[in-house]
Formats: sequence, C-alpha cells, structure tokens
Amino acid sequence: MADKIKDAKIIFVVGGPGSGKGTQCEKIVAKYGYTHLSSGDLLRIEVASGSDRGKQLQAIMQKGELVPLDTVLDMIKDAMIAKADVSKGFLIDGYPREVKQGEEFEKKIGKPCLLLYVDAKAETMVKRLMKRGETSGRSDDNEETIKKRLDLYYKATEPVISFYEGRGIVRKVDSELPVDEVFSQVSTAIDALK
Ligand SMILES: Nc1nc2c(ncn2[C@@H]2O[C@H](COP(=O)(O)OP(=O)(O)OP(=O)(O)O)[C@@H](O)[C@H]2O)c(=O)[nH]1
Ligand SMILES: O=c1ccn([C@@H]2O[C@H](COP(=O)(O)OP(=O)(O)O)[C@@H](O)[C@H]2O)c(=O)[nH]1
Ligand SMILES: [Mg+2]
Repeated sequence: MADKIKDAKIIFVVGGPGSGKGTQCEKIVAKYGYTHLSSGDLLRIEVASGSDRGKQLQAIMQKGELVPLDTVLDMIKDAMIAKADVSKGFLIDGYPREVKQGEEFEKKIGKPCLLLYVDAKAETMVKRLMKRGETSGRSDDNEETIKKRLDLYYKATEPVISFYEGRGIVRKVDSELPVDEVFSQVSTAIDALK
C-alpha cells in the first residue's frame, strides 16, 4: 500500500511551537508544489469533526501533551496515500516529535531525504504564539499550554534533530529573520536535493 509513496521525496519540517513551520511550508507549496501535511492540522480536523476520538485528542492537545504515536502516524499515512498519485513530494510538518516517531515512520512509510530545522529562540516563539492566540482560536495558544509545548519540544523533539544530524540530512534555517529571508535559506536547502 505504501509502495506508491516510495519514490516521492519526503521532507520532515521540525521546529518548536510557533517557530514558523506552517508559514514556511505554505511558501514551499507555492514554489515547489509539494503536498503539505501538518500533523497538528490533521489532528485538529479530527477534533473539529466532533467524533469521540476527536474529543480524546482535544483533551491531550489542550494540555500540550503528545497524542499516541500510532494515531498520528495512521493519519499521516492515510493522507499520504490519498495524494500519492499526484504528489511529487511531501512536507511532513510538525513530525516527528520524538525519535521513536521517526523510526516508526520510516518502518511504515519511508525515509526522509531532508530535515528542515526551523530554529527560533524560545522567547520569540512564545511572543509569536501569544500574538497568534489573539486570533487563531487554537485552544493551545495560551500561556500555560505554550510553556508545556515548549518544555516538551526541548525534551522530546530536539533529540530528533541530533538523530538525523547523524545521517547528514539536517538543514537549519534561522527563523528569527524576516519570513522571506528564512524562505531563501529554505529554498537553498530544497534546491540542493536532486
Ligand atoms: N516575524 C516573524 N514572524 C513569523 C515568522 N514565521 C512565522 N511567524 C509568525 O509566527 C506565528 C507562528 O507561525 P506558524 O507558521 O503558525 O508556526 P508553526 O511552527 O507552524 O507553529 P505551530 O502550528 O504552533 O507548530 C504566526 O503568527 C506567524 O505569522 C518569521 O519568520 N518572522
Ligand atoms: O505529531 C504530533 C503533532 C501534534 N501533536 C499534538 O498537537 C498539538 C499541536 O501541534 P502543532 O504541530 O500544530 O503545534 P506546535 O505544538 O508545534 O505549536 C501538540 O501540542 C500535540 O498535543 C501530537 O501529539 N503529535
Ligand atoms: Mg503549524
């Protein structure tokens, strides 16, 4: 089933909460035509459906904790399969959150050719999320949950970056810069793929 996906390029987009992953992914889609799959967005779609599963997810996300690995992976896999025929590449935004998630992804789906590391200071991320929270309607864009998401990012997700650095596929972009300058760094990394 995952055969269809085997030849497509897979890019992991990793960075702290509010670092600008979604912002950069939108620009990648516009320039390169990749398929953008945000694990957080997929989870929020399930929450919005009002299903029982959505209610359970909402409770976890509201606390800034991680949803069980299999749940997220199945959602990503289904979304990839649905687009496999038309997609030349996939941007997996906000995943893996922990090394184990990356390992399972590779077992069930495939190997990433690039990990885009969207790097910003904690202080910057908090400021952006508090601002976004004024209009986003995201129940996790509040001070208390932002703090937990940040803690979990440093504890669980940063090791993901070291893990893939060992493979030489990490390209870091400086997300303190204006959006277009960040994107110019992103473009350099993607153009270098063959
Ligand atoms: N000044 C500045 N603001 C940015 C930049 N990138 C993103 N933002 C703002 O920061 C906020 C968070 O950006 P997102 O792209 O939603 O961040 P994200 O990493 O997808 O965050 P999560 O969805 O929480 O994972 C948004 O309100 C953006 O407008 C940037 O490069 N510079
Ligand atoms: O692979 C994932 C992606 C997201 N989430 C949950 O969804 C929330 C929002 O994730 P998103 O990537 O949208 O935002 P971020 O936390 O990076 O700001 C997280 O806090 C987690 O509770 C998760 O558990 N696993
Ligand atoms: Mg996002």
